[in-house]
Amino acid sequence: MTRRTLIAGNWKMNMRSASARSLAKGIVDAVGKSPAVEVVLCPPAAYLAAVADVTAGTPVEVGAQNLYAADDGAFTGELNASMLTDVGCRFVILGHSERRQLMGETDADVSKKLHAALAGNLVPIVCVGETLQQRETNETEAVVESQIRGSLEGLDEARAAGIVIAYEPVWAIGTGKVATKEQAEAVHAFIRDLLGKMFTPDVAAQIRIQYGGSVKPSNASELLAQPNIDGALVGGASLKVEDFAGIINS
Ligand SMILES: O=C[C@H](O)COP(=O)(O)O
Repeated sequence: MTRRTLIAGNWKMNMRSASARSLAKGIVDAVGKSPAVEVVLCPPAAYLAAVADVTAGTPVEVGAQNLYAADDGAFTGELNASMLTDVGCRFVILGHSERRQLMGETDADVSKKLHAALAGNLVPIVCVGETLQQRETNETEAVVESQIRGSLEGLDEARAAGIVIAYEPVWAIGTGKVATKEQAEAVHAFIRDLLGKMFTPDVAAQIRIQYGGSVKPSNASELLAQPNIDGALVGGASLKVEDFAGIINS
């Protein structure tokens, strides 16, 4: 089963309209017309339309960092899947550890968002990962399994193949402490095996599993060479054309 490598840049809460356009333009130029990998930019919601304007007609795609799982209505400050596709999104990041920790998002919340994303024709990138304390107490697999089972609650086989999982150990996010290729591959293989039990081995073989956490041009190629690592969800290094292009080309 060939899974196309997916490199996504999570800009988090950074950039302004001019710098967002300029970064997107730089990446579009660096990627060219037929990149070997799939490239997605996930700017803050305020700049989704501007970035989609720059990437229109190019292979670079756009993703949001969150959505609200409801149709139009009285939900002040929120954006639903239909609005995101309307401004050019194809992907949406769900359950990022920053949202789980800072906004109290639960697996049940992520599951609702997952179903809303799929119903709205968005590809969900579902984030999971353990804290340092959980790793040190050998809870990594139990935590990741619980997050995946909870976040994918109610997902059927037919739709499962189209989702993306991002394994992001919390201790590696923005810390410069990248998981070794062996540590990352071990968890990715565990996730693939788990997905095989939840769905079927054939479906599990189609699901892309990204690694995230201090990915840089210098460590991307060894991570991406692992059999179960199908891409990267990149934070800090997605904010500079040179760094992000270095990861894309690695
Ligand atoms: O979504 C991206 C991750 O949180 C990784 O961030 P980072 O590359 O800055 O460690």
